[in-house]
Amino acid sequence: MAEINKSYEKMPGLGRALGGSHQRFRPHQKPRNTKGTIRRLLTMLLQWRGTMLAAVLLTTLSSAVSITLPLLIGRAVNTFNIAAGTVDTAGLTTILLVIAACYLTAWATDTTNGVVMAKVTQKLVKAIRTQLFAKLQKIPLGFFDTRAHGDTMSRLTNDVDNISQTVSQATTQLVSSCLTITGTLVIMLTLSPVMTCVALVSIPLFLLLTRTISKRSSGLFLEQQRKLGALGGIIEENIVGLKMVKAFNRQKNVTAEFARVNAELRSCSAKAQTWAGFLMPFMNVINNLSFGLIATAGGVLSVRGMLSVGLVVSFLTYSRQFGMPLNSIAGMFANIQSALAGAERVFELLDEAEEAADREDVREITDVKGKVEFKDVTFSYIPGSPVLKDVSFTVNPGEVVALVGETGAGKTTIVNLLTRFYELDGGRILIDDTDILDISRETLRGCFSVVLQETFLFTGTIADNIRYSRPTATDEEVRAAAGLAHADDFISRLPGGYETIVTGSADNLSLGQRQLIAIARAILAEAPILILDEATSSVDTKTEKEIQQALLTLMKSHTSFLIAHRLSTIRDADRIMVIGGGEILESGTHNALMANKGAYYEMVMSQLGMGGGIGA
Ligand SMILES: Nc1ncnc2c1ncn2[C@@H]1O[C@H](COP(=O)(O)OP(=O)(O)OP(=O)(O)O)[C@@H](O)[C@H]1O
Repeated sequence: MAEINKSYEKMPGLGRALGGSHQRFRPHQKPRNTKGTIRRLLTMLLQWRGTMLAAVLLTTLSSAVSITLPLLIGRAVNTFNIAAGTVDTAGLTTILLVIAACYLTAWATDTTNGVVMAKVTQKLVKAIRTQLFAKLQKIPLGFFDTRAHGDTMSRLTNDVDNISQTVSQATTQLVSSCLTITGTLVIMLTLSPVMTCVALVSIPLFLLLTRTISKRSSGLFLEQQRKLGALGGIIEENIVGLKMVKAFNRQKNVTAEFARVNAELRSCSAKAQTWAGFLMPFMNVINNLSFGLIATAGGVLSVRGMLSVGLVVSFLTYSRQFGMPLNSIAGMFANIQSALAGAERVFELLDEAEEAADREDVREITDVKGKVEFKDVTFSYIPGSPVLKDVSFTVNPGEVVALVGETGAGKTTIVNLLTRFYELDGGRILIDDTDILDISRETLRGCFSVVLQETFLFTGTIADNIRYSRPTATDEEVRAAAGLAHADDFISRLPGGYETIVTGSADNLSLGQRQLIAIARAILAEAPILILDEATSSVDTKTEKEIQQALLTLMKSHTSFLIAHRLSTIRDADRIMVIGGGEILESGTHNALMANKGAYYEMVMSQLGMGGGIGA
């Protein structure tokens, strides 16, 4: 278990393996690409170029005001003639009014800018979330086999939040810093090129420092976001698997595991923050040293009569102003890095390969009869380990075919391929003589009423869950479907009836009841091919038989695939196919296969031995 726990981050989907699903190990380490990430964020922001332009103009105005203010303050001081003991009152008043107007303008522009940027940022975040969610719908199912849902959720929540918190602040700040630096530099050069060179001595130091620190901390921030994702995975899996945790008394272990990843998160967050935090104090030291250097150089130059004392003082003020934006960038450094790490994880998900698009000449198939043909189908989840090898069979419209075989034989895989949840390695699958690759995915999936092994109910009412397969169905149709699925009785007895709210885990219903709702949902779909994958495994045998009878009558003119371990439930199928070793071992009616005394006979006998009551 310790080994299992340690692999949460390496194989984030492991929790599902504990629940019985099958996983593929695919670590998703990618080189960090800060420049590319910034470029992509900016490209996205440029969707709102008009608003961004307004924000830049407002920032320019605000920066211009802040660059001008020291000059005005200097002028205000000059209205005092200290030697003569006089004040130019009119001049002072004008300048003070202009200064007040400048402050007012700065306030108005900054406030408006804040509002504008908040709107753009939220639009950006909404766009990213929408793209991410849409992407989730297009990513092949195999992607989710290898990742913890918590990590994917963390990308949609924590990472996106991280971007939103920083983008609005940082973009304005960066633009304003660039403008202030440029403006101040121009004024400084005008005042004294020599002194400007002295002031710029600190810049290479600043760049070196930022580069060194960013090299250290950016990796740590990415790690921090990954650990946050891993922690999300643990939380999600432990909530879903809470009963297992309690049943096997693993509370201490999972708490210890949580504490371990939490401690790792704390450690790398602390390291990342510490490294990022070094920048600000270092910057202060560099700025103060630079200030001292400017003062010394200015003093020397003024003693030699090359510069007036007043100019040195102005210069010192501007050199402070020059350092300020650098300091503010240093102050935001940690946030920016953390947001970039989040953005990188978001883009990583957005860049995941999507399900192969439908071919251009795909067809919409209507009026499906239900003929299903597998022709030399080969498939593997993991390259090199084929699950199905050259499997061929034909099922005629209206035929009821049962797929049986040992656990892990490949029965569900046949369903997965038929519904095109996964793509074939070789061979073809045809429905009504048309290759499924030539059928649009939407109409293809509309061909099936599927009840999968893992019943999933969405948060909502029972009626909504049944109606999920056909949203336009009336209440009567929903009830009729529930009636056929033998679900109407228990639903009607619930205090809330069809309006009872169920959740994803639907713990307020028994497993069998959930299966009945799923069957009602499949019946309501009224699709031409019915697939029941262990659909009634949690229902009592009597009800199971009744449901099957009802379904088979309903589906009389259509094709049905039944997968069941309880062989008693499939003996009336038109054909039973035994899957094993990636192949179809035998195929025929119950009686024919029993007479054959092959794999099916063995299975029946072993179930009889266990009291399966199949009635050979
Ligand atoms: N998503 C997956 N990734 C990797 N391997 C998988 C995946 N799903 C199934 N497999 C593997 O493919 C094989 C066939 O699995 P499948 O689910 O089709 O078996 P099954 O016959 O339906 O079993 P069961 O009776 O337990 O439902 C198994 O060996 C399984 O480990």
